[in-house]
Amino acid sequence: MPEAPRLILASLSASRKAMLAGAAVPFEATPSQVDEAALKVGFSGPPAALASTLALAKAQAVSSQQPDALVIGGDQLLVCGGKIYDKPRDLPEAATHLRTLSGQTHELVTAVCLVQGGAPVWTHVESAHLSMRRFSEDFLQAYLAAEAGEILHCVGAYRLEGPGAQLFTRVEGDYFTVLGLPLLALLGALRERGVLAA
Ligand SMILES: Nc1nc2c(ncn2[C@@H]2O[C@H](COP(=O)(O)OP(=O)(O)OP(=O)(O)O)[C@@H](O)[C@H]2O)c(=O)[nH]1
Repeated sequence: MPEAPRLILASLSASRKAMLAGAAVPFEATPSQVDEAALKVGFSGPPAALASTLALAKAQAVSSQQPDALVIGGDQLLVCGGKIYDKPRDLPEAATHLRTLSGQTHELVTAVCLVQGGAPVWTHVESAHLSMRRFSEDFLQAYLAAEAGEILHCVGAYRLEGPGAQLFTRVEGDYFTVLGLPLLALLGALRERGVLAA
């Protein structure tokens, strides 16, 4: 049985690292340094295609430096009312995002891929749909104060596994996909490639 390749996560995401570590997946993490904003400019395809493109770009950037490794790329977009939202730049923008999302159902489009030798060997996209309740301004201010250090890293300005759960009335889709990685599909792909035991 040939030795399994080194596994590298091309991501800064604390949530993605925590999910892989929690699932006892042996991996290293390396940021990709990809300019996501530049890749988003002028992109005209559907959100799933954009998320896959960004995930692949991140993984290929790391794979070009580590061609023998198996590199995981991930990306997540939030879509609401036909508009794609980026991670909030600051707390006022997080407040604006949350006020816009309240009372609506938004979609999280989460892509993951595997790249080796610079070439994509597997890609997968999953969506989740989250229904956010209408909340008071007092609640919002208390939530932002409590989560100030955490939510600017999250595309929806919430952590579902934390106080963000208080924002929602319903979540449809895979929990891991919400947190930023379609973990169960990825684990299956890793088993198929001998990285994890079948
Ligand atoms: N902890 C947590 N993180 C979330 C949640 N929803 C979205 N995220 C994170 O929001 C981020 C989406 O932004 P991306 O651009 O895909 O990834 P990133 O954090 O910039 O990291 P890179 O892969 O280095 O680009 C990811 O880190 C997700 O893990 C959640 O409910 N909980």
